[in-house]
Amino acid sequence: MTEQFPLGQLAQAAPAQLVQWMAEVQPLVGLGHLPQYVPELAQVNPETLALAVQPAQAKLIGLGDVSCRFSLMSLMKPFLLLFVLEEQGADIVFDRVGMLPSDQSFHSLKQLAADRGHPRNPMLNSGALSLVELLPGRNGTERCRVFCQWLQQKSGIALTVDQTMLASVRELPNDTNRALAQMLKNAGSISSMAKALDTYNQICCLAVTVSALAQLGLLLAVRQDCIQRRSQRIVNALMLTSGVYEVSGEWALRMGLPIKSGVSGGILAIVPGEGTIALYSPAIDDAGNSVAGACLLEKIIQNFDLSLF
Ligand SMILES: NC(=O)CC[C@H](N)C(=O)O
Repeated sequence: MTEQFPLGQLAQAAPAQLVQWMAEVQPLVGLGHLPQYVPELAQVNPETLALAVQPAQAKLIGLGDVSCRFSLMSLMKPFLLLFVLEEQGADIVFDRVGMLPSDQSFHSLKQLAADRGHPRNPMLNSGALSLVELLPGRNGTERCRVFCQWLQQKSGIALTVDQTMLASVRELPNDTNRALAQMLKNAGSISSMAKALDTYNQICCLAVTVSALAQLGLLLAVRQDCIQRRSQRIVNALMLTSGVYEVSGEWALRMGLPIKSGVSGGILAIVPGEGTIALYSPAIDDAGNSVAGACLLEKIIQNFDLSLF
């Protein structure tokens, strides 16, 4: 007899329940703001909501605006961390970045200054800017290609850079990320600012749908022959403690799952041993997390008792 997991039960109960919860959060869709520092992100339709539930043992369920493509932005960070843990090992990774939560925003200069140029954790922009230097390749394009090939080999999901988004990111240089890179360079944490920023930007602009994101998340959610258990544990722990920045502690209580968000409005929740939930709704709150996405995720977690604690 196959074991019945809660997320599998959810799959059976869907779509009726999920449709109902999506309708309940509809008044929140569009509440919040669109990031203005990337012109292309400022122009998306805020009135969208998409959900994908990927149980490990059953078919993916997609609801809402599932064909919407969005950039990973910070959702790339858990996968970047997984790559470098697998390819370089934890000692090298934690030589470059810390593992402590931060009560500051994802691009806080104050935090990096307080930490003397040693990023507090890999879920912050500073942490990712430091870790991209561990990707092999002579430039951002090569490093991004290596990263995509690795992800495809491990997950079967092929990602490509959204060139329009990348052009938009480059069009309006991000002074905060530049200042973070400068601080990292001054501290000897990175060797090339330009290469680190370019790699970071390209990987942030990898495009997904909620379904692709949910499928990618399985790399972290269930045992994989091709990925070490220890690497999965480290990434999940850091998502739980730091995945949604300064509100990670609050979300750990509310949601009780490893979760990562991105300023594009995507959210990925890992239900360890069972599967993943991915959401997309582009309007975000002050911490950079999708407003409607968070509310829908909380309803699903509570109603299906998916919290780990
Ligand atoms: N929180 C995020 O998604 C941040 C990623 C975004 N590319 C930035 O650098 O600001």
